[in-house]
Amino acid sequence: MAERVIPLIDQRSRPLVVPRAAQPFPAPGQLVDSRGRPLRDLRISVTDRCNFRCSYCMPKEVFDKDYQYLPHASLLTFEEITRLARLFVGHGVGKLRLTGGEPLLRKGLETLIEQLSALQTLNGDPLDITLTTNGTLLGRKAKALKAAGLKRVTVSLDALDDNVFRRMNDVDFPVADVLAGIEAASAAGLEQIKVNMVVKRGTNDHQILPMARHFRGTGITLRFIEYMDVGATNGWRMDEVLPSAEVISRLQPEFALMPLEPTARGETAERWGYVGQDGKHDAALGEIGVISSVTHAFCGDCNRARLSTEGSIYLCLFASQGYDLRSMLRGGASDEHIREAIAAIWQGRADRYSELRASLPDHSGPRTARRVEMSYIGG
Ligand SMILES: Nc1nc2c(ncn2[C@@H]2O[C@H](COP(=O)(O)OP(=O)(O)OP(=O)(O)O)[C@@H](O)[C@H]2O)c(=O)[nH]1
Ligand SMILES: C[S@@+](CC[C@H](N)C(=O)[O-])C[C@H]1O[C@@H](n2cnc3c(N)ncnc32)[C@H](O)[C@@H]1O
Ligand code: SF4
Ligand code: SF4
Repeated sequence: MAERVIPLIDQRSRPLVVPRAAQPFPAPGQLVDSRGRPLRDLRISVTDRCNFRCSYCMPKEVFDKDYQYLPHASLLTFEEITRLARLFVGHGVGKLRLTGGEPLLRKGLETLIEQLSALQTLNGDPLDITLTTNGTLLGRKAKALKAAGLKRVTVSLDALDDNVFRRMNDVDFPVADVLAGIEAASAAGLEQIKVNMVVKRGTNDHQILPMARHFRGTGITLRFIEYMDVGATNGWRMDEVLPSAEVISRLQPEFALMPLEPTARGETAERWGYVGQDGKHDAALGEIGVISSVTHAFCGDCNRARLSTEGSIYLCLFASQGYDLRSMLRGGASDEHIREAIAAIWQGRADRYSELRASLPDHSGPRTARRVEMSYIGG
């Protein structure tokens, strides 16, 4: 098996060695960008609103003072989202992720999921419809979401301790209620539940082990995300990034872990399995993931486009500009015309922000115009 070694920023940590995916990339006939990357994944921001104020995403000082939420009329309607999603699926997209902002704040989201579930992929495989949420409304909505056709869910949770949670998310909400939301998702039959934990050195990194202990053996995959410099407001500093290699080296003394094969090209997380008594991966104990956008950029495999709340397409999480499809929709453009526009936009794509950042000595990121906020284009 071919292997790649993750370069380290923090030399105190051990190198990670993870297997390389074997699947062909791209498939023959697939729409590709200027770097040969296929379009597979569409992330749809259904609202720019959120009931949290995570310090790394929508810091209160900025979002409660300066930011104007979008007026309802400028949001894409469910019919407009579904029409665009159908055209993207026609270009080879097989995965739709609903996100935001907090997607469960968008009224009637189940109706959108029902409409999206009726779409047919090019190769006849079922469309993978998934959702990223902070979990606060999941307890109430999980059953209806599943019934509407949602397949999977990812819940963000940065700590088990209420005080640490408040420091990360700047909200008074009990962790127990997010955990209850996760349980409701599981009871409703949502599959492959994942938990995303953004790690900020000095704020919640001491929660890495308690989180791993909590989710080990539950069937839920916990993923540690390196804190990123997305948007223009979160005051990102490299010294608050805890490299994934260090996450693994903090877990290793307590848990034996082994690298696992990726399930698909373009996967953001590197997978690590808990090792059982026989020295092999014990599926009952499950796995964890690390998402190393800062210390090990994965732009080379990036197959994701983002549809903003207002209907613009963004080609990178760190983009400053999008391509306005809403005016085409509302201006009466035909499907064929929009399909061609999407193809031209994707074919011209050359983005690789995280790779460029990694090549700069201070990891300060390439100088660009003001970057769009993550809540607007969807995380
Ligand atoms: N730099 C960068 N980070 C990303 C990108 N996509 C996702 N991420 C980060 O990875 C996190 C996890 O994304 P998810 O949507 O939960 O995971 P995923 O790997 O895309 O989806 P599945 O594995 O299919 O569940 C996001 O919240 C971001 O922080 C990307 O294209 N670029
Ligand atoms: C923008 S949120 C939108 C969905 C939903 N509100 C939630 O929090 O799950 C999507 C994901 O982006 C992640 N995220 C936001 N800001 C980030 C940052 N600066 N670095 C890394 N991940 C970030 C969040 O932790 C979350 O898992
Ligand atoms: S990460 Fe999600 S929950 Fe936190 S502020 Fe951003 S959109 Fe809201
Ligand atoms: S930085 Fe941009 S190009 Fe690189 S993986 Fe993230 S979204 Fe894709």
